[in-house]
Amino acid sequence: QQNDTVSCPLDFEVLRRLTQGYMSPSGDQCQFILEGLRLVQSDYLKRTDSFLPRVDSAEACWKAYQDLYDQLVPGFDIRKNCGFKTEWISQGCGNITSRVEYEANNSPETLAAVSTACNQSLVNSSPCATCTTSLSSLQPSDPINKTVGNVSDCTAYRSIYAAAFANSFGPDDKGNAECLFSLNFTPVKSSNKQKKAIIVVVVVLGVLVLVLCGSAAWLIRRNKLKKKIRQREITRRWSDLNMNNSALESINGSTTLIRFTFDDIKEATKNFSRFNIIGRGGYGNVYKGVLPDGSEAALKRFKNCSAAGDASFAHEVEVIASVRHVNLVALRGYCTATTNFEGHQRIIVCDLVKNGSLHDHLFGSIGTKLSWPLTERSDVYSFGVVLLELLSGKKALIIKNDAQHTLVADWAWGLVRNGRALEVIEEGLQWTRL
Ligand SMILES: Nc1ncnc2c1ncn2[C@@H]1O[C@H](COP(=O)(O)OP(=O)(O)OP(=O)(O)O)[C@@H](O)[C@H]1O
Repeated sequence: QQNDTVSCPLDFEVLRRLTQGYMSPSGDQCQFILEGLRLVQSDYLKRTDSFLPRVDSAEACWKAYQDLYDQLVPGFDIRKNCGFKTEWISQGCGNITSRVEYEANNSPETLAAVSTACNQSLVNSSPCATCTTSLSSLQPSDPINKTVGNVSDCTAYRSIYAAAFANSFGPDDKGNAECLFSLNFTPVKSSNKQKKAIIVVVVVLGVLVLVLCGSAAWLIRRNKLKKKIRQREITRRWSDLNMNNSALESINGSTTLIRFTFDDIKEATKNFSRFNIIGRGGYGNVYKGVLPDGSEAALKRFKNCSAAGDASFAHEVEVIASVRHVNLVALRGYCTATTNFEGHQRIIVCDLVKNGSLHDHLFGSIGTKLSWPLTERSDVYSFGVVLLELLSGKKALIIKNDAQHTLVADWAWGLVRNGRALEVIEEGLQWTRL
């Protein structure tokens, strides 16, 4: 009976249009498929006044439905999975196959009441309830010759009829589909929109992050490049300065000053450890350090200096280095450098004075007081000698006739020991002179 060459008269496009923009059916898929088929049958009824396609088109109709359903839920064999027999698509409510046959079972009043109740938008639950209630009066109500699982029966004819003729919106109206065929579509328009929005947001964010990362990388590279160029410029200027500056040449040539590298200085001071700080002056900290040759030194690091002042610094260093005195701390070397992180550096390296400063001794920070106030080498001694010279009218070194020398201090001390202290004072000395 079934003939593959007979095309299906049902228009599944109606269902396709309805499901377009909606998610695949949720819940019982077989129920959805059955109700979808009834909706398509309703469209067929409306167009042809006939409820059912001919049985020889049944195979073609299932194939058409399968093709449509594959687009919704790929790989779901509707007949196999739901147990629908091919011929059921052409079997209906007993012998009723047309509109005329169906309406013949109902009074015009009943049909009019159904039209009144159902000819409105059935989107909302209240009109839907009014419509479906009125449908319950349509005959025949009981399945006649109904096969279990059949795709069509008398009860289903009510909705098929109502969507086709009672409601002017037609079977492809969403309200009718939901109310009369219980087709619950999960709208994907919004969820698709959400997905699209999410995708757009993710893409935009991704692009933004990429752009930001790219910009950051570019900025970092540019800054590094700038620093490099600056560094090169400073190095160039410094070497120009070295080449042109006679002062520095003289330092290198005439003194034994060592020009330390910044790494030498950092190593000597344990990277300017605060534990190595031995003093603080107006121009910066003084660090104790061990030089590459193993000797201890004091390193004075000038703060807030720039390469611009290096020339005058070089002069000062030269001057200081040229002045050597037993009571002056010897300058051993210096360092000028520009680093990326520390900026321009200027350090002078001196002998380390281990016993503390005069200030420390005078004001007790060392703990021991000066132990040498009256020695021959002190200024106090010198002052005493001058005083003796004034009192005695003799020179510090008394030269006798036999060319022997006597110190005025020894001479005076001899007289004092013999109880003749007053003889130290020059005869005729007026007290006013004192
Ligand atoms: N060669 C050194 N040996 C030991 N300690 C030193 C040496 N040079 C300086 N110090 C210590 O560091 C402190 C500060 O020294 P600095 O020469 O900077 O002092 P300042 O002359 O008072 O200050 P500034 O000259 O910077 O105005 C000194 O008071 C001293 O305690």
